[in-house]
Amino acid sequence: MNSIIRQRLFQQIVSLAKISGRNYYIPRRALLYVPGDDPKKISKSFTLDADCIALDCEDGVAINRKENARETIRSFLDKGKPTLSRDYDLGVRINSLETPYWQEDLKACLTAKFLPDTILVPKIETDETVRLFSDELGKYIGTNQILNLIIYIESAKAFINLVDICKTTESLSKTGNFRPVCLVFGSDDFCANIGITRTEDANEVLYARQKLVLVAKAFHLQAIDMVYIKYKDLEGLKMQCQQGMRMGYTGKQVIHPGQVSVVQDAFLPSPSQIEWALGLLKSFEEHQKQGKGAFTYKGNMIDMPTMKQAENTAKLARLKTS
Ligand SMILES: CC(C)(COP(=O)(O)OP(=O)(O)OC[C@H]1O[C@@H](n2cnc3c(N)ncnc32)[C@H](O)[C@@H]1OP(=O)(O)O)[C@@H](O)C(=O)NCCC(=O)NCCSC(=O)C[C@](C)(O)C(=O)O
Ligand SMILES: [Mg+2]
Repeated sequence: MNSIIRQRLFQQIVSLAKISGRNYYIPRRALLYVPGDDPKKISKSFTLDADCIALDCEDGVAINRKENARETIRSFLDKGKPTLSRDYDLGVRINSLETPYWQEDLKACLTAKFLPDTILVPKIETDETVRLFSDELGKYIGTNQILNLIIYIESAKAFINLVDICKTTESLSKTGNFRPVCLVFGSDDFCANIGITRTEDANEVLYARQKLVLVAKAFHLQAIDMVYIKYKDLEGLKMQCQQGMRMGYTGKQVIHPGQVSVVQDAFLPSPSQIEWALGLLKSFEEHQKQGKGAFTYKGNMIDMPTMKQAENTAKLARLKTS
């Protein structure tokens, strides 16, 4: 089955998932960074069919361009989210809460005429940071508005505090105006933080990379894998995608247009997984209409964990609001 057919089946699953009215995920396979001070790259990002676009105020932007980045992003948001051939996630990565820039970044994007879908917060190290972020967000966003939150884990301290960070985030989100959707492994900063020398097979970050997935899944979050910085090496990228996918990652950060389709293709479920999930979701719909909760599919009794597996197959995660 070629990738176009797989992509089409994948979209069908996502649509079916939405029709069912349950809390299904939408995919975030490639998370593309676009330097916020570069209008040309921002315009181009909307032509690339990426699941997720992150307009960056942080490390993709030079210190002396921070103000320029937030103003450029704001002027794009003022025009409204461009409508593309399919839904996608438009986010803004603000600067770390340890810097003097983050409040201005947040203000610029939250007072724009149209809000982004998602705020990406880098270098979160303690649950106190999440509280601080939540309080600041509350100054601009009403309780009837919900933004997605993507959390970056990029240091030893962050990994030690990871469970507390997730617990506090989950708890604050119940009354706050954000919804946590992903954990991101910031491997570049992590390596710098603990003094790692990087290698091609990434064994040196194995523990951290696995821990991030484990905790993400425990809190029903998507897990977004490390950046592959040799952006011209697409074979190497594909292999690292497959490695991450086998670990349970649901997507990967990308920095260049050439990486988008390689990553999005690699994070598609296999043809047999797609067909299984598609059939199961259809069967679920039919049984729901007949008022039957439990049912049999391909000889197996279907329970909720199996339904969740079908949802996961649809690769994953923006909670459907309604
Ligand atoms: C590597 C660079 C400098 C090469 O940029 P280039 O212009 O030399 O590349 P190119 O091959 O000549 O570009 C071809 C075309 O693609 C465009 N283009 C190129 N890149 C993008 C992009 N990202 N988004 C949208 N468009 C892009 C570029 O403008 C050009 O357009 P054109 O053909 O129309 O003239 C460039 O790709 C770039 O700036 N990428 C983003 C880098 C970045 O954001 N880094 C920070 C994120 S990673 C990170 O923070 C770490 C992490 C997670 O925190 C942690 O692990 O700790
Ligand atoms: Mg980083």
